[in-house]
Amino acid sequence: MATEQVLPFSVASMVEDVLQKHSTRSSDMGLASRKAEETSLRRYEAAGWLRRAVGVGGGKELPAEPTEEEFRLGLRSGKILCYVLNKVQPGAVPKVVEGPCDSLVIPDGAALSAFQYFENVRNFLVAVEELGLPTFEASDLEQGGKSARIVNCVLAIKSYSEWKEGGGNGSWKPGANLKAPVCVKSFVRKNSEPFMNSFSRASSLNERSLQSLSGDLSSYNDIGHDINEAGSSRSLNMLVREVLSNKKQEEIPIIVESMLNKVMEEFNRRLESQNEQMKTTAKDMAESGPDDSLSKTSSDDIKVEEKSGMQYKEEESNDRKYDLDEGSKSLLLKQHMFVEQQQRDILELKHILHSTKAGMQFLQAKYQEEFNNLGKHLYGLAHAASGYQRVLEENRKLYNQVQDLKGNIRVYCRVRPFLPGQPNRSSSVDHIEEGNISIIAPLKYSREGKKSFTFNKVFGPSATQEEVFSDTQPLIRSVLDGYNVCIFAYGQTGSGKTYTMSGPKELTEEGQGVNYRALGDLFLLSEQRKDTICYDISVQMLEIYNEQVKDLLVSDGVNKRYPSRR
Ligand SMILES: Nc1ncnc2c1ncn2[C@@H]1O[C@H](COP(=O)(O)OP(=O)(O)OP(=O)(O)O)[C@@H](O)[C@H]1O
Repeated sequence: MATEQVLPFSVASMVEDVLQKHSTRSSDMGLASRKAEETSLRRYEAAGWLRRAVGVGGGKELPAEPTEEEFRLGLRSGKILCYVLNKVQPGAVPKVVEGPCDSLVIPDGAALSAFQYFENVRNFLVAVEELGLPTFEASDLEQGGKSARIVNCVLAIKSYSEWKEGGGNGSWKPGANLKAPVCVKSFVRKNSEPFMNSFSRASSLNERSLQSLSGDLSSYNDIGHDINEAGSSRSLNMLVREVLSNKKQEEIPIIVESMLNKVMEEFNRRLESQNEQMKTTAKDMAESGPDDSLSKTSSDDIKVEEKSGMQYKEEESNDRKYDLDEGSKSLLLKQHMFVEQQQRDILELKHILHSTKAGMQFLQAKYQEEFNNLGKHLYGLAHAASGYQRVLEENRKLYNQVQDLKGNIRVYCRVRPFLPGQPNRSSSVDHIEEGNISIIAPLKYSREGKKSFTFNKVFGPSATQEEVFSDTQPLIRSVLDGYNVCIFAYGQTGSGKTYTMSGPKELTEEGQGVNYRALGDLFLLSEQRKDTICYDISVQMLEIYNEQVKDLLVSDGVNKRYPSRR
């Protein structure tokens, strides 16, 4: 039947799956642990040999004693398998696709290059099949729990390698450690059976081994025909033996019947799903039009078949029919591989989407947490700022209270030094203290011959401009806190009023008087407070002389006279 011949899954592997499930359920714990131990040892042997074969550097992706998962992940890219096979049989895999990051073990489910995976593993499986060694399915490297078949395949290559190293006499026979020595044909490539090797390997050994297993398993022979497809009957045989080993004679028919029912159920289920897939693919292909490359490949295959058909001239009509079947089978197989590839890509995309979604959720949660923390910080800062403002206000009040206590009206006295060129007569100043000055006075005005005056402070002839301003400076801050302040100089002509308020004619930084220094402080303080308070500063200069007020800052050269009030 054509449907049976193009089954994309191995019927044997399916039967094995069902039996393994049954075996797992029914066998006792001792048997299971022995089996697990044996499986592990075989896996270690396979891994060790692979590591030795590719060298220590090349085998870094594969631990010496790997778990089943590590073993599968290490071989998933197909590179190690291809390297080893090429070493055993040079040129078996013409091209090995390198991965982008050789040093990393690709985690399960990670987005492996589909091309790399497909090319390496497929080429390896085709080459192994051409050598007549037991193979496995590409999907065994994708999902866990199927490493036994991969181990089997590796050990078969090992055995084959040893046979070759020993001279390669006669035909190769599988080694003793090979659990499923399925294919015992000689290593001659048969071009007339591309892709169909596994289906046409009708090994009488399989049937014989199954028949000899139990007389009650006669119905098993019907399936045995299909089991030949993948050639793992020996492991099936073992499994059946394990399942039945500890059962009573009368229980066996019931168990066998239940197993067969399960096998048939699984078989029908897989067949149905495959048929559905085929229908969908065929429909898609019909909608998208004929694929040139597939048609070309198909015709190429037909040509190959025609060539091989020359060997059977007497059955020309049968050959033609066979070629057509082969062509359509090859086409269907390619379609199936294409669909499988698409499904793998979709799975990868789903996985990427899932991990991206998880990443986004993680970032969202992190940002949310950071925002919350920021909010808390801001709240704390606002609280501290309001506290700071309160303290500042308090400080201002206290400061101005101190200025008030010092006196709202302060009077200072400054004694001008003798000017250069001035006749150096004796000074009338007798004595100067902190706030007192004694002046020598004629006897007619004072009995003691001197008079004392008290001020807030008295500055002697040697006092600098800076010292004079330092007593006035605190009042400038009061101006910016909203207090009215007036500073003026009073005295007779030539006593030094202009010098004290503005400075000498040749103005230097040290010579700057009260006006310049007060304005300097005003600008400095307003700059310091610019983030909280905005100040407007303006200057006006007036002269009051002979009861007339003049604006000294007008630019037209004529002093503007303010109208005097009468
Ligand atoms: N403390 C001082 N040190 C050195 N020189 C001074 C001092 N005070 C005043 N003088 C000098 O004395 C001279 C007279 O001073 P100033 O012009 O300031 O007097 P005034 O009181 O403004 O006079 P007027 O009322 O006529 O304007 C100037 O040459 C000035 O440089």
